[in-house]
Parts: sequence; C-alpha cells; structure tokens
Amino acid sequence: MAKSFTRDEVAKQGNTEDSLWFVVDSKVYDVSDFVDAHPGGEAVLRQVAGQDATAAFYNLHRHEVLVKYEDLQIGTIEGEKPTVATPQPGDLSLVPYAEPLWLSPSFKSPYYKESHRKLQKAMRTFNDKYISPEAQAREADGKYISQELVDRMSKAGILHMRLGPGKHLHGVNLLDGVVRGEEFDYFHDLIMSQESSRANARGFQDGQLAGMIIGLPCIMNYMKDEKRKRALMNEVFSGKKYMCLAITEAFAGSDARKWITNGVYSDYFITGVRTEKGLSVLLIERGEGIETKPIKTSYSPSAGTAYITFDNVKVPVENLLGEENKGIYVILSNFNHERWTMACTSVLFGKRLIDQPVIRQKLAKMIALVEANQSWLETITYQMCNMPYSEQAKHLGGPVGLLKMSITRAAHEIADESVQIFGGRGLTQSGMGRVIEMFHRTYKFDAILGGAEEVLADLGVRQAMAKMPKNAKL
Ligand code: HEM
Repeated sequence: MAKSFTRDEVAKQGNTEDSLWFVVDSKVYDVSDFVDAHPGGEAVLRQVAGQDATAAFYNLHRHEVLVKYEDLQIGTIEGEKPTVATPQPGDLSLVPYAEPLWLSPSFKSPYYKESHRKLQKAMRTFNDKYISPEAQAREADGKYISQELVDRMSKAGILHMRLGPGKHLHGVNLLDGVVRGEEFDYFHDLIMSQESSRANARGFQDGQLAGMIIGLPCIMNYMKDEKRKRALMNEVFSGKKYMCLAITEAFAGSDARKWITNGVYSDYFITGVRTEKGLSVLLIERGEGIETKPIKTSYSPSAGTAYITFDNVKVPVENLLGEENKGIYVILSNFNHERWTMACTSVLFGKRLIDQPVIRQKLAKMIALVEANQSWLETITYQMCNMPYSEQAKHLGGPVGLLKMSITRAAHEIADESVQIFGGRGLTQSGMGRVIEMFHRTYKFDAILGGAEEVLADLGVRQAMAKMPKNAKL
C-alpha cells in the first residue's frame, strides 16, 4: 500500500540537500534522482521542494506526464484524495466540447444506434491501447508502422473497416463482433475515421496504410479477374502486402499529388499512366525498374511519403483497371469517400477553457466552427447511408467538396487561434502545446490532399449550378 505522509513531513523530509519531494494533487513525489534528467531543469524543482506543486505542475505539463512518471510517486497525503482523473483506455474526455455532442450523456441523436456506440467504445479502447502509443513512438523516431500493429489491426477487422461499408465486410469479425459487417454504414465509417485521428499524429495517421484506403477500391471495383481480385484483397486486408495510389499532378490535374503516401513501403502501386488518348490505371507490382525515394514533408516520415520512378516497367495487360484511356473514372470513383474521410478526421479538435473574456470569445468561435461542421458532416453522412453508391458522386460530390473546404478553412482558423492562445507553447513539439503544435503544423495536409479548398469550392458551386432547372429564377 502507498505510504501516507502529513504535509509537515513532506516539508521537512523533502527539502534537504539529498532529497527533493513535493506534492501534486495530494500525491507525494520524490524527484531527488530525477532532477538531473528533468527537461525543465533543476532550479524550478528546487523552488517547490517540500511544497504543494499542483498549480505549478499543471501550468507547465499535460497530465499524461504524471502518468508516464508515476514511478516517482512515493505516497499520498494523509486524509486526502487525488482529484484529477486519469483517463483509462476507452474513456471519453471530460473536457467540454472535446467529444462530439452525440457522445455527451445528455444529448440525443437520431443518427447513432447501439452498434455505433459499441463500435465507438471498442475502437477508442483499441486506439488508446495500441495505436496511440505506437503513433507517438513512430512520430518521434520517423520509422514506419510495425508489422505487429498491422497484424493486430487486420485481426480486429480495422483494415477492412477503413474501406467503408460494403461486401468486403460481410462475415468479417469486427472488433469482437461489436457490429455485423452487413450492418456497417457510413456512421460506423465516420466513427472509425474520427477515432483513429485521436492519436494526434497526422503523419502516422497516413502511415497506417492510408494508401490502401484509396488504392484498394480501384481493385475492388475495377479488377476484371474475380479470382485475382479476391487474392489481392486477401493479401492487403491480412496486412501481408501494402498498397498505395500513385497519381501525379500531371495526370490528376487539380489534385497536386507530387508525393505518394505510403509509397516507400508499398508492394503494389495503383498507378495512373498516360496512354494514347488519356489516362489509364494499372496495377503495378514492386519489381525491376521501380524506385521509391522518401520525400521529406512537414509531417513525419512515418507516412512513408515517396517519389516514385518507373523505368521501363513491363505490366501484363490483365493489370489494366477499368477501360483503357478511361482511368479518370477509376480514380474519381474514389474521391468522394476519400474527401469525406478527411472531413471526418479534421473536424475533431479538443479545446480548453481559460479565464479571460477575449480567450472565451476565441473559444466560442472555435466551438461554433467545430460543432456546425460536425452537424453538417452528420447530415451528409445520413444522405450517404440512404443513397446508392452510384448516385453519391452525382448528388453528393458538390456538397462533400464544400464540406471538406469548410472544415479545413475552420481548421485554419482553429489552428491559428489555438497557437495565439497557447503562445510559444503552441510552437513546441513537447509539453503543454504538443497537440496544438501538431495540428497547426499538419492541418494543411487535409486542406490540400484530396482536392485543394479552392477547387472543391468551385466544384461545389458548379455542381449546384448545373443542377439548377432552367425555369428557376430568383
Ligand atoms: C513529477 C514531477 C515532474 C515531472 C515528471 C516532470 C517532467 C517534465 C517533462 C517530461 C518535461 C518536458 C515537457 C513535457 O513533456 O511536458 C518537463 C518540462 C518542464 N517542467 Fe517538469 N516535471 C515535473 C515537475 C515539475 C514542476 C513541479 C515544475 C515547476 C515548479 C516543473 C517545471 C517544468 C518546466 C519549466 C518545464 C519546461 C516547460 C516546457 O517545455 O514547456 N516540472 N517536465
């Protein structure tokens, strides 16, 4: 059992030449051997020796630091109980507005059923236990996702679920059966996207085989040889082979993909190539003539971003996906889902409360932006659940484009205001502002990838105009 001390004992025994103790949230810490390793230095710790350092600690660190260094705790203060909650895997955040409204016990939503709630809980737990710790480690060392995590995700059906609803989920065991593959809809999909963005590691988020999300649908929808299609899907869903989508700016026009996410470690490249009368899409296996070079971007190398060269690569004719010269349809069929997924992940961002009115004004603006966009996202997701896939591009291409534009514009405002609020700490990769620094550095990925804001805004308005009946007048 933890030892119990009076505050007097801490004051006397914890402030000597050899020992340095203090109290944080009624727990007693002995940092005598830690002072030299403390990133904030020794002097600050000496100033609070023998005292209650709760306010000083929480002014300068996130609570997770205390959890990480719990070995330094030697006891508690007699008759007192800690008041700060340590979140357990799967827990919801207690910070106001840090969760979507449907997860607050007092709010009801027509969109989320029992299986959505079960999936959210199971995925949050999985994420807290396995994905987040690895995400932080890979962001720090720049290495790629471990095969161990890929295997675990595959076994839990997470790789399958990242592709969204469809037949590929039928009969698959999804996170110990929290949802049946046959029932999986776009709200389940939304939950998967939002939960997996919580690791706060934008580079690693793409490094978790994001290339598969945009590459594999081209195989699933356009590979003619049924047997080969099954075999490829099995290889990718089982995590044995990695796949990415390789289209460059020259081919995709507006969508400036100068880099190929996951390219560095992919085995299969769904590649847009110029053919006589247009663009064709080919499945190319890694082999002779293919070279992938890592490109440095402003997020972490764990995304495996690559520049790829194909030099005299021979591709069998049966590797053509869709029709020759009509590859644009193969590529475009996927965009809606990709853009919507990016909208799901960017809209979530935790906020904090601070005392000054000017800060409250900023927070109010940020809350309004997030809540309004989350509601719009849910409205569109509801349409996706109730519209055949073939109709979605026609009716929802414009709205999804506008939604993604709106969300990444909001992200721009929110990232900017958050750094203003946090000051210098919002610019450091460790410490209190760690989450904000990551968001501010990486929100642009969502504003550019999958269609830049300007292009999507234009697309949205043009699609609306194209639908306007001739006899409609103001
Ligand atoms: C058990 C107690 C403590 C532990 C384990 C601890 C650990 C750390 C760690 C890991 C950092 C690096 C930044 C981060 O990851 O957050 C840090 C920074 C810092 N710590 Fe502590 N610390 C403790 C107590 C304190 C106390 C009581 C004070 C002040 C009286 C303090 C002052 C600072 C300062 C000034 C920094 C640099 C601030 C920054 O980088 O933003 N620390 N500490």
